[in-house]
Amino acid sequence: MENNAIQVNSEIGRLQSVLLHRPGQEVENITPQTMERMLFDDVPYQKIAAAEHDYFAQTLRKHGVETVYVEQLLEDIFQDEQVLDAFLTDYLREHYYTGSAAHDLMTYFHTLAPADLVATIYAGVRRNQVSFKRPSLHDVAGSDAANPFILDPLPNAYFTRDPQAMMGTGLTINRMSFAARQPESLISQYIIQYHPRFAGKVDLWQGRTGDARLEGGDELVLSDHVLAIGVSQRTSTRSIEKLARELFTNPHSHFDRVVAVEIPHNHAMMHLDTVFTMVNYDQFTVYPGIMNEAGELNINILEPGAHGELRLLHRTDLAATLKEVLDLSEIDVMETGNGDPVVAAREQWNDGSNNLAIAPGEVITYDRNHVSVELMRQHGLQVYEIHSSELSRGRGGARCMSQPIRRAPLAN
Ligand SMILES: NC(=[NH2+])NCCC[C@H](N)C(=O)O
Repeated sequence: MENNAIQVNSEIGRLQSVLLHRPGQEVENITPQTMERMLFDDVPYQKIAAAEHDYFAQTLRKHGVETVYVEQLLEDIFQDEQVLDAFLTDYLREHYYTGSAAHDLMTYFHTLAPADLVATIYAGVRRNQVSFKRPSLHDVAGSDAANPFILDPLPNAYFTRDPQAMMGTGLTINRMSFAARQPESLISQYIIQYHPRFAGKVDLWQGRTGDARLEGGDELVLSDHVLAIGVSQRTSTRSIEKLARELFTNPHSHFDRVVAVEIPHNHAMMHLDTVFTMVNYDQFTVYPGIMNEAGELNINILEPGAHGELRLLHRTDLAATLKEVLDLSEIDVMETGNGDPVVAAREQWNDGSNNLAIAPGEVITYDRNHVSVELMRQHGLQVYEIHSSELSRGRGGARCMSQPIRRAPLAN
């Protein structure tokens, strides 16, 4: 049977289906003390965040995109008691709960109705929600004992782009860099393995076990042959090489080039898509702060070598490299903030470089980055603005909040 549940062969082909997660209680289960560890820069107001997210989802649906909610898929697969128990066992084991403590937590989860159970996995579990027959040492001493949560919330779950990345007919299920996000890709793994929408109908290019860190915000599908992957705070060079080897040899993959783009390793630019997005056949947005004074950065093109090895071609000019790998004679690179360094830094911080193309030349982006919005309009793009007061506090924009499952093929 053909694997056809996923069809993503570009960043820009008309978007048909997308994975989303509506921010729930989890975004209010962070405090000034935990927000740094939770990868947030502020404490969001859930009611407004959810309303803003609903507006984003409506904008997608209005343009014919099917919106699929991860939390719904999770609830669906939990109908099967064995799948539920297997998930909970893995989830608890990854939080170092085994034996009697895991048993008590399992018992607690089983008292919840399916929708509440899913909401609780996202929201986290507080110490006073469960009574342990025998406490574990980490519940009574040390830093874990001081945490009001025995299972942490997943406030980053609305950034559905990161725990997995869909490309071609398959996906990578990612080993996340920080503990705060690791359970998110366990959820992806279970959905892909057990949901009838995906089970047995996708190619798995790379799984989440092993030590190769990779996150979807770094994985861009420039064409049906070329990926760009960020060498970033979250994605290691080893995992890029591992993925390239798989894609170059797996008969189901048609990717034969990976462009590894090194970006600064810091929280404001944690992924390549926070500084660079493709929005049309020949149009891109880029944050100029990723380049040195000479306008250069460290780029390596990976190609299959003659004897199964990887060949590296070093480059320093982003625009020239894009022309080379996409076979374009001219391209239009729009700079976040339109040349003003103060605006550029401010708008990059609020994801002005993180645009989601829903068709060639049609993008969804945050309204607050008004200089970049105006610039894109001047360059002929159709821009759909979405509200962004609360959603932006998590440092991710429209691309981060969406995982394309299907895009229409591009007319060549
Ligand atoms: N694709 C993206 N750029 N995602 C943004 C993720 C932001 C999230 N707070 C994190 O630090 O992980």
